Amino acid sequence: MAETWADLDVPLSAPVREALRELGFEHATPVQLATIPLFMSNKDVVAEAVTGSGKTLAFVIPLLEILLRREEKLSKMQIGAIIVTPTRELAVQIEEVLQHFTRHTPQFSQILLIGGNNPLGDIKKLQENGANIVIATPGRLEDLFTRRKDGLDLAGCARSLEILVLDEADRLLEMGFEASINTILGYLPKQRRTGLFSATQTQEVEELVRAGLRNPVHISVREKGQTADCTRRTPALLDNYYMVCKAEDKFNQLVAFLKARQNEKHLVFFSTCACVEYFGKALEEFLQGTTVLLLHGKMKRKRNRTFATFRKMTSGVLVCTDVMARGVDIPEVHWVLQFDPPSCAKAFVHRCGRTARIGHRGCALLFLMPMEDAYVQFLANNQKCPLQEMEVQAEVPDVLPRLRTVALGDRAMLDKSLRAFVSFIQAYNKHECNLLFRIKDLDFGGLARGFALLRLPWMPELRDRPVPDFEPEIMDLNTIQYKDKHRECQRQDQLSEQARKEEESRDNGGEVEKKRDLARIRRRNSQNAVPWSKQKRRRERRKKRIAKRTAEDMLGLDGDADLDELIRDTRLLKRLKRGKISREEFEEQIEGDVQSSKNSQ
Ligand SMILES: Nc1ncnc2c1ncn2[C@@H]1O[C@H](COP(=O)(O)OP(=O)(O)OP(=O)(O)O)[C@@H](O)[C@H]1O
Repeated sequence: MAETWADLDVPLSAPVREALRELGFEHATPVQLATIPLFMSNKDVVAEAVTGSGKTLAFVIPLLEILLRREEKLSKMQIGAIIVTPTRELAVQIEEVLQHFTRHTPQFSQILLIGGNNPLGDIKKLQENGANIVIATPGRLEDLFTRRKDGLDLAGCARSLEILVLDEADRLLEMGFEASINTILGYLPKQRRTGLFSATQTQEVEELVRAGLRNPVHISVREKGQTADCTRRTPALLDNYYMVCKAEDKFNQLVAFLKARQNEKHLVFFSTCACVEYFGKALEEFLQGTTVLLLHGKMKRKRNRTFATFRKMTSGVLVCTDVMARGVDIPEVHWVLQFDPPSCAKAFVHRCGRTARIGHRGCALLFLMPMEDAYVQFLANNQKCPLQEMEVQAEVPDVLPRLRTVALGDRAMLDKSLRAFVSFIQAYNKHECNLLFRIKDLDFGGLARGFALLRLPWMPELRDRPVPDFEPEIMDLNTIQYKDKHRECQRQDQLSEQARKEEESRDNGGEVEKKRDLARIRRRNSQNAVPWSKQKRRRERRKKRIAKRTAEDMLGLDGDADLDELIRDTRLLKRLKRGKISREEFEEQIEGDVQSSKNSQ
């Protein structure tokens, strides 16, 4: 019989029990049963349990119980607890879960400190309302701790801190967040309880020590039905598949797969933001009648709204990057599709874990190219993630010609396809398992066809690499216009400016040629007037001037007397060539210039 909250070794307070009743959570999950008593009894905990197993309440409940049990009540400006999590979406989600509880504990105020809005707004809120419980992303929290001006002393507020929670701790302790986390930890009192939570927990002792844990209790909750020796890192109710298909077939397979399941809800992971932008737009084209949403880390305003919208949908597709891989709790995701393998094996576990949560069934499918199939064994060994093979779908329609037509009709799609391809190759190069995912093994022609490219992009990885089996469009791609009239006008202006500059540089090239003519004319005319040594010095001076001028031209600096001289000489030569002035007049004026430039030196 599943354990009820009353079976916990420690009694829960009335407000917490009331909140659980409202949520309809009659039973505690295993990780909650294991963690809550320990965290409440002054222990530092390192908790690991599969995705979707209730880790959020495993720290929210003890956090509140500890604050409720304080002898000295927290004043408005005293921070009693801080929860740090890697992404805004996760912080928003945790704040919402916490609100279910703090509406029953009005004595505690909470605040969300995340990027994407003006930090001065956060400072104002903190100064006016204070905060007893902070939910934050690392960058913004670090910023607010380190700010001295603006009259905020967050470190002072945190002197009363009792609990620090690092959610998705292994991610927070990885490179990329290390500096922010170290800075934040430097501002916190050592006397506190610290809890680390993740489905792929760090076991590195030095990382635990760095996070300030003193003899922590390790909690590792295995999936039901798994014998002790056979650990499994994904939920028991997750059916996990992989499909091996050629680079040029992957998108066709994805479209056919989604078309066959349009009344369900799916997440589709890509490796880069540019791929999300491109293939997300492409899926909109082919999945008529299905809502396709895009979400990635480079989005500014729409990110929160898109996340909130998708959570409420009962069917549709969210095309995303790994910003959605960890922690986000989206009800009823039927399939998690990984169009590209993640950059690291742990991300694989988290991506799959967006489905099959808290006792629901779910399915995941990883697309692999033939030369990537060793990844299946790697996942089984390294991440304890056994995968079943799914055959490629037979006779799927080839949508790539239509995708190329979309790019032929809108330059924005052409740009997206090239950016997506370049970003994919660059991301591929940085894969953690670079022994399994090697650039040199990539079928560039098949990939280019699979991206429905009209031409190959200019990029270093292709510089000395022929791609004979890719047929570029045999048209001038410059004739492809943006559908967006404003953008097309801008492009036309840039093209005209570019043409003018090319004309000018051709003239300038002619200028240098003309200049040489001038020098020859001068030398001939003044052959006996200037001794050879002087001629040589003049040549040296002229070389230096042209070299200096070229540098300034390259630097785009305004011209100086020499440049003016070159321009004047050019004009004179043009007038000579057009017969506007005689050779004598020309040479007089040129000589005059030489004379005047000599005077000015
Ligand atoms: N005791 C419970 N009874 C029923 N449902 C619960 C219980 N605890 C949590 N849940 C629900 O289970 C879902 C998953 O919870 P949560 O997001 O905390 O999982 P998690 O372990 O943090 O997952 P991840 O590793 O992906 O972050 C949520 O929808 C949550 O509301």
